[in-house]
Amino acid sequence: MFNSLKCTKGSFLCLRQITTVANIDVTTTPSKPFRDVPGPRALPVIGQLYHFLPGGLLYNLKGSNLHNFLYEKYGPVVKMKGHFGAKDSILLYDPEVAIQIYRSENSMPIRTGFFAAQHYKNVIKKEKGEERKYNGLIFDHEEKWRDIRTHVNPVMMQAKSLKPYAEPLDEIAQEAVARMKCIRNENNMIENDLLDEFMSYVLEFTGIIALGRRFHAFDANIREDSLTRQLLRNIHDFFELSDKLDYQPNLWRYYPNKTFRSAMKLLEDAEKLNEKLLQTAMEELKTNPKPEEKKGVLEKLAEKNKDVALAFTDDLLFVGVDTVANGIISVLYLLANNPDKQNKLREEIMSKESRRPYLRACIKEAARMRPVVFGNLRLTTTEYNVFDYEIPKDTMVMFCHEHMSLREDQYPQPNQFIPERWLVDKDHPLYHGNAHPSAGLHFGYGARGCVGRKAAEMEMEIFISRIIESFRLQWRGKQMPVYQSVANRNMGPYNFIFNDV
Ligand code: HEM
Repeated sequence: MFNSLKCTKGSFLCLRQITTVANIDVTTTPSKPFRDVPGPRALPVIGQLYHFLPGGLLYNLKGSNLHNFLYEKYGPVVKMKGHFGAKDSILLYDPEVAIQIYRSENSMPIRTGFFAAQHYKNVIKKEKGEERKYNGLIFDHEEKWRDIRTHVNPVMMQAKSLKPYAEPLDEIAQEAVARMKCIRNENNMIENDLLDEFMSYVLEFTGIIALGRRFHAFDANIREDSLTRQLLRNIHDFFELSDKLDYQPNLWRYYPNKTFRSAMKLLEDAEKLNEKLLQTAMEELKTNPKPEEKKGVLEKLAEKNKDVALAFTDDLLFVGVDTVANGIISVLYLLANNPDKQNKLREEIMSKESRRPYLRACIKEAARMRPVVFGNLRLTTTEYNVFDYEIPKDTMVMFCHEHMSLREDQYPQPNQFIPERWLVDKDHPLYHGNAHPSAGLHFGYGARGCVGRKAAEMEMEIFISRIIESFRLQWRGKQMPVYQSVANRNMGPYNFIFNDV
């Protein structure tokens, strides 16, 4: 039985039709096998790697440029062969087919990724007899994932559960701005690595939401061997090692090389540290009980189910800090390069109105242009007929939302920062609702969508408001590059000028 997702004309060249008329016909069997899905030619073991060498088809193509090339050359469905033991994957550039697959997945969709970390949690720990009941939302699947999600959704996905944190977060934002003023040089630029700097502010936000406590992450006197510094190092190293092992070609599936061993050590240390963090918080809570509204989400979870709380500590720290810090930098960068939009936003913030639609529109527009993650992954739980090609069950499909949301057929003037498109009426040519609803799913989709979305949006809104109220941002020099990996990373030099308002 196949889920058939195809253009009625049966050709992937009729793109406009594909995005509007693709349909599901579960009775149709595809006429073309998986091996015929178009994509760069592959060799045994090394897959398509040789195309990236000098003179190769994909040489020097990275990030968006690579995806533009693949889409133009092969169409909306492209096969990439796995190298060095990794699975083959499908890149999908069609929003209608994407939504059809998302919707056809069962009630427990599987999102793969973080393969080396999954290996540590599910293989190495099992061999040592140290397996935990739960590993976390980003590592667990099926029933285990559902158990955690059932507990976590009510504390993370409802705006009212997060509301009590707004005031303490705003205090942190004001302290962060004060620090930014202090560390500016004579040209009003910040010479520290801005991503690291912002990660320390976001860790502070996370401390409040997770445990109702401060980590003092940007306290000038904090010691290098402190728990806070170790947490920051772990978050940083987790992404760096995941990039090397999961994103770059690496032979770890054949033998445990040095990078792999470092990653396993990092995961072991991080688990111990996170466990200690939660343990200490729970002991403090016993001796000094807090009112419900002052408790962090981990404390609330731990009172109901300690195993879930422990697993979610890893989630919060591994994917809740770097993502928000990168998201904030993207918004600031686009505002610095669009002073008229920045002024308009400042007017809204200075008006002290509690509703800030323009701020929200700026954040959405930045997510469209410079999303924190390039796309969403699923391991299919059934087989599909996609444009008449067979896509078997257990295939890795990457829904390339960054590419979709930067396409002219979805958002007119896609490379212009136009927050207004999120605010104008239906009859306006820039109206965002003219794009396919799945073109810009930058927080994912459905049951497996980002559980931290509300927290992330709250942190971003509060911090960006304080920054725009305090600084007139400028950008000097070349564009800020993005490094595409397990998550997108804004790369330095961070040539912001933070002039006082
Ligand atoms: C701007 C910030 C963020 C962005 C753009 C973002 C984006 C995403 C995306 C695209 C996914 C995959 C969704 C899917 O596969 O359908 C995801 C999953 C997840 N995110 Fe976020 N995220 C952000 C911040 C956060 C924060 C602050 C937290 C923690 C509080 C968090 C925790 C998670 C978790 C635990 C998952 C896995 C959910 C599951 O599998 O059930 N994220 N996020």
